[in-house]
Amino acid sequence: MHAFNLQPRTLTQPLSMPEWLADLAVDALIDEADLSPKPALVDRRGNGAHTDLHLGLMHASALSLWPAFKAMADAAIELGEVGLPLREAVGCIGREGEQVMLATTGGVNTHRGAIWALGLLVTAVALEPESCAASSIALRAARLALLDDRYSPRPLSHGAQVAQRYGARGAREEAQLGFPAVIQRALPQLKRSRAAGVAEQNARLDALLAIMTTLADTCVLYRAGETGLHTMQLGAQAVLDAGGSASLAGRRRLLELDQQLIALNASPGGAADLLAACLFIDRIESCDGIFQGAF
Ligand SMILES: CC(C)(COP(=O)(O)OP(=O)(O)OC[C@H]1O[C@@H](n2cnc3c(N)ncnc32)[C@H](O[C@H]2O[C@H](COP(=O)(O)OP(=O)(O)OP(=O)(O)O)[C@@H](O)[C@H]2O)[C@@H]1O)[C@@H](O)C(=O)NCCC(=O)NCCS
Ligand SMILES: Nc1ncnc2[nH]cnc12
Repeated sequence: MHAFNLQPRTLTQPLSMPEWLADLAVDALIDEADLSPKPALVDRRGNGAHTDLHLGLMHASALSLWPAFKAMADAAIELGEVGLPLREAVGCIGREGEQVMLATTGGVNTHRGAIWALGLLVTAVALEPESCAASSIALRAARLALLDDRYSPRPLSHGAQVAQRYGARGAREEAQLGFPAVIQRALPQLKRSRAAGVAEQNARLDALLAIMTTLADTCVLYRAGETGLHTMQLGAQAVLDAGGSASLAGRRRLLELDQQLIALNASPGGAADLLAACLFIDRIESCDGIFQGAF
């Protein structure tokens, strides 16, 4: 499973649904990485609070995950329903995807949370492509996430450590609750900002900020404790209150937040993954109808 094994394709060759979903998932990851200026995250300006990440690595990592997303959609079609066989198949593909990601990045964790979130969402769409309202996709993904994968190792991950220390809800719980940061925060903000006439890149930044206002981002907690988390949440709210990323006052607040988070070594990697999840669902919703009988 490797991105460089991808076959070139002619324009007349239609994509299968799993291929199309894998394309959308990888696109969402690349759009997230490119979006700038994101507070303390890797973007077109630089590496944010990271010493081991850069934009080229984020792109290579995203591309390396294409076969895993396609395989998850294939598994959904083959197994056909939310249940333990699908949960365990997707868990196995996700773990293999992580290994490919680590081989691609030389051992750096670029997209662990994104494999989890987007993997569940890709699977949920492939299961019932005719039922693609955001809330329906998130609900199916949550039902899958609630099933216990017997083969999933439970290492003392960064997320598990801060869950113990602060009682924080991490990536697993976010999915099991049906992605509230995406469904209740990011997507509504994305639509509000677009409706207000804000340019697309700023609408996406506003969606990221909306996630950051409430998310218990375990990356931030691990690196910068509760001080880091409060700085992220209050700072993101301050940008939105000042008029969002497209306003001059909002931009000033965004720059302040960027500097504060970098000073604290706090990187909102979980929020970035959920923005990619938001962009994926947004794209699926906007393609509603294309699915009907297309594959
Ligand atoms: C269920 C799993 C996601 C495992 O979760 P757990 O919390 O145990 O594990 P972590 O290793 O901590 O990974 C969770 C990643 O999820 C992102 N995240 C953080 N907070 C949230 C949140 N509240 N909601 C949603 N998502 C969140 C985050 O990913 C991003 O951060 C990565 C960098 O993180 P980290 O490794 O801590 O890196 P640094 O701080 O930079 O490390 P140092 O440099 O300091 O060493 C970045 O890559 C983003 O992706 C968390 O990292 C799941 O992974 C799992 O169970 N997998 C098993 C396979 C499976 O079942 N797959 C199913 C496929 S659908
Ligand atoms: N843009 C980004 N910068 C740092 N960590 C991330 N994890 C996911 N996207 C990221």
